[in-house]
Amino acid sequence: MMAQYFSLKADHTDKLVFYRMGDFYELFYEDAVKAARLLDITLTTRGSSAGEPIKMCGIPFHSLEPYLAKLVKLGESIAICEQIGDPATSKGPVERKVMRVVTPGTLTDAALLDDKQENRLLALRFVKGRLGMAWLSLASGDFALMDSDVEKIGSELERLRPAEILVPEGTELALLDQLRIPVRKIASWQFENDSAQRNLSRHFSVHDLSGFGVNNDMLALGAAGALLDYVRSTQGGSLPALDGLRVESTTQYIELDAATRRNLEITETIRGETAPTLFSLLDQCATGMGSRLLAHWLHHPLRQHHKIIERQDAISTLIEQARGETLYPVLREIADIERIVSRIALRSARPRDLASLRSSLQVLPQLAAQLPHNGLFRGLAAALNAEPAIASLLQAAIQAEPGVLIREGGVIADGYSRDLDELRHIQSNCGDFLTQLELRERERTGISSLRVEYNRVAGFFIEVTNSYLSQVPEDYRRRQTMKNAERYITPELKQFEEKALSANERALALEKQLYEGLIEALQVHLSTLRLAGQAVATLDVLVCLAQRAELSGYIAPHFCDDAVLHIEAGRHPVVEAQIDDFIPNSAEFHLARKLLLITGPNMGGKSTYMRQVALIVLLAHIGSYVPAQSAKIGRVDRIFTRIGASDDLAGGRSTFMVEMTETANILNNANEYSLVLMDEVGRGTSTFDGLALAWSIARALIEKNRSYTLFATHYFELTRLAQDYPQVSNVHLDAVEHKDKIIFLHAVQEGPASQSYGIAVASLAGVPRDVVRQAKRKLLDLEQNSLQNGPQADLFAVNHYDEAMELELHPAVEALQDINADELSPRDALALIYRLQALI
Ligand SMILES: Nc1ncnc2c1ncn2[C@@H]1O[C@H](COP(=O)(O)OP(=O)(O)OP(=O)(O)O)[C@@H](O)[C@H]1O
Repeated sequence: MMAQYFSLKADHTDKLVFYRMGDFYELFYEDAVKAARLLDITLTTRGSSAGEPIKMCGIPFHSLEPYLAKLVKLGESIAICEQIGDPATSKGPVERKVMRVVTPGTLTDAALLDDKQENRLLALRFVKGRLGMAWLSLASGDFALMDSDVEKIGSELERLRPAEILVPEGTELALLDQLRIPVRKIASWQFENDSAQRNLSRHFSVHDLSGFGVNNDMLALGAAGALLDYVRSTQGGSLPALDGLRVESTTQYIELDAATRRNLEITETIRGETAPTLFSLLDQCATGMGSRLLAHWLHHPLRQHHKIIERQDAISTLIEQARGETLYPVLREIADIERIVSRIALRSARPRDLASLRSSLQVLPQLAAQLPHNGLFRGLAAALNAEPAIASLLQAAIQAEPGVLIREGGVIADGYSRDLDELRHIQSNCGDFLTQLELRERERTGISSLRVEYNRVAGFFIEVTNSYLSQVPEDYRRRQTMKNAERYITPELKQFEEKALSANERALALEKQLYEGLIEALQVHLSTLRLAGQAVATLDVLVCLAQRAELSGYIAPHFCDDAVLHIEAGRHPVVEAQIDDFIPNSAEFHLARKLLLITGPNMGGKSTYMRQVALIVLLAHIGSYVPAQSAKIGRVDRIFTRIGASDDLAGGRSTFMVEMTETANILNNANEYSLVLMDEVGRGTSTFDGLALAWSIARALIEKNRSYTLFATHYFELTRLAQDYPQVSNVHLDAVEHKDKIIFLHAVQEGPASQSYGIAVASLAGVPRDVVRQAKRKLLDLEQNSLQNGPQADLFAVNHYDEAMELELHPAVEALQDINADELSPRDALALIYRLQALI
C-alpha cells in the first residue's frame, strides 16, 4: 500500500496528497505534518516504513470540502486520490488514482469559491523587458491575454488579483517572491508560442488564432498555452468548453497603477480589509455574478465615452421608470448561472446545480419582460430570452427536488425515460404485478389454488399443487419440485424477475447514464447560458448602481472631450456614509487651472478631498452616477496617486524609498490627461530635502506632465508657486481653535491656509501636555530663527538655555500657566492660592 502511495506521491511532490483509505482521506509524512499544522488536526504515527514510524493524519471523507476550502485559502494545492478498484475483489491494495487536483486558481466547486470574487489563474512570462500575460477564470469561462511592459506587473497583479500564478522555471522576479499569492513554476518549454498556437487552435477548433486578434508574436500566447495545459492537468484531463479568447488592450481602460488601486480602497482597504471600501459601499447586488461584475467594473473604468454613456443611460432609465424595486426581487431568485455553467462544461455539475439553473432560467423571461425597451436593455432582453428549450429540457429531465448525488438516484424526473419509468414502476409495483399475474394465471389455467410467489433461493415462481398438475399449460417450465407441488416459471415471469431483481441497480445506472447524457446535451448551449448569466450580472449591477444613486442622491456626470474636470459640491462616497455631516466640496480644473495646491491642518480633510475627486472620476467612468451636485468630466486616461506611506520591508524599501519610487513613476508616465493625487510628498525625509523635492516635483508636474493635479502639502513655502504659474491655484481647508479645542471646518476654500494646527491636533490626540507645551515654545523659537539660519541642523540644535528653563519650571509656575484668570470666580481664586501655597 505504501509503495502505491510513494509512486502516486512522486507525481505530486508539490501538493498535499489526500489518499483515500475507506472512509478517510489520509496524509503521510511531511504532508501529514503540514496538514496537521494548517488544519489543526491530530498528527499520529502508525507502523513503520524503512524503519521509520509513518507520520499520518486523516479527515473523514464526508467532510472533505471545508478542509479543502481552508487549505486552498492558505495557498495549498491538493491532489485527491480515490480508490477506483473494488476492495472486495481486488487482490493486494485496491487500485487508486489521482482523480482531481484542487489548486487555488482552478477551483470550480461552489463550496470552495467566494461568491463575490472572481477566481483567476494567471500565467506570466517575461522576455526582454516585455510581459506576456494570460488569465482564465474557470468559474466564469473568461479567458484573456495581453502583452505589456515588465514595469506594469505590479499594477496588473493588483488589477487581476489572481488566486494562483504560473511562471516558467527560472523566472527571477523579486516581486513574485513577496506576494501572498501561490506561484507555481512550470517547465519553460510549455510556454512556447508554436505549441501554444497549435494547442489553442485545436481547443477552439479554428485554423489559427487570428480570428481572436491573437498574433503569433504575442508573448502572451505562450502563457495562454501553458495555462491551458495546466488547467487540463488539474481537471483530470477534461477541459472546459471556453467561449473564446479575448485580447485585452491597455487603451480600453483608464489605467490605475498598483498604488492607486490600493490607495483608493476600491475593493480592499489599505489595511487589507474588505470594508469599508468603494465596493463594500456599492455592492447591494442580488447575485454573486452581479457582485463580481461590479468589482470588475470598478477595477476597469472605461475610456470610451460612448460606452460609458450606454451604461449611464440605462441607469437613468431605471431611475426614471422606477424599475429597481420590481427587478431586484426577481434578480434575487436567480442562481449563480455563470458558475453552474462552468461546472456543466467541466462535467462536474451536481443535480441541484441543474435544478437551480432550471428555476433561474424559468425566471429569465419574466425578467426580460420587465426591462425597458431602449439602449442596453434590448441586448440584455435578447440574451435573457435566448433559449427557452433549455429550461424545458431541464424541466422534463430533472425532478422537482432532486437528490444531492446522482449515485443515490432520485434525480431524473418521471416521464423523461420510458425505461427508467418502467424500472421504477417495477420497484414500486412489484406486489401489484404479482397479484395480477396470479389472478390471470388462475383464470387461464382454471387452477384456483395456483400461487405466484418469491423466495431468495428460487426467485419468482408459480406453484401448482400436485393434484392440478394435469392442468398446467405448455409454456410453464419446471423450476423446482417440492413434496406436494411443482414450481414453474413462465417467460413473462422470467422477464419480470430479471427486471425486478436488478431494477434498483439498473435504475441507478440508467439514471447516471441519462444524467451524463443530459450534461452532454447541455454542452451546445454553454455560450447561450453564459450570455444569459452575463446579462443577469449586468442588469444586477445597473439596478444596484441605480438604487445607490437614488438612495444617496448621486447625479449623472456629463462628459466632454476637453481637458476639463469640474465637480460641484462633490462628496467622498465612503466617508459620507460613515459620518453624519459631510461637507461637500467642489473641484475645478481646466487649461488655465491644472494644479490645486492644498494646504490646511492635519485632520482637516485634505486626503478625503483628494480621494473624493479621484473616486468621482472613477465612478463616472464605470458609467455610474456620482456623489456631487453636478460634474463635468473631460478626457482622463490614467489616475495616479501618491498617498500615505508604508514601509515595504519585505521588498527592502524604506518609507521614503517607496514614496520616491511612486513619485518617479508618476513623473515618468503622467500626461495632460492624467489625474494625479500627491499627498504630502517629501515628508519622509528632512525638512529641507523634503521641501526642495516637493517644490521641484510640483514644478515638473506643472511644466512637463501638465496633469490634473491635486497636491496636498504642509510646506507653506510651496503656496508661492501660484505667483509664478497661473495654472496653480491655492486652496485650503480650515480649522478654528476654540478654547482648548480645535474645530475642523472641512470646507475647501480658495487661497492658502494661514496656520497648520499640527500641535493642536497632537494635543487632541492625547500627546502628554508637557510635550505639547514644549512643542509650542519650540515652534515660536523656530519661527523666529530657523529659515534665516539656513541648514536644517538648526532645527534640532538644543537651546540649552531654553531646555534648562523647561526642566526647572516649578510646579507652582506650571499650575499658574494653566489658569485663565478672567474665568476665575473670587472663590476659585482663593482656592487656587491655597493650592499654590501647598506646592511651595
Ligand atoms: N468634507 C468633510 N466633511 C466632514 N468630515 C470630513 C470631511 N473631510 C474629512 N472629514 C473628516 O476628517 C477626518 C480626517 O480627514 P483627512 O484624513 O482627509 O485629513 P487630512 O487633512 O488628510 O489629515 P492629515 O494631514 O493628518 O493626513 C476624516 O476621517 C473625516 O472623518
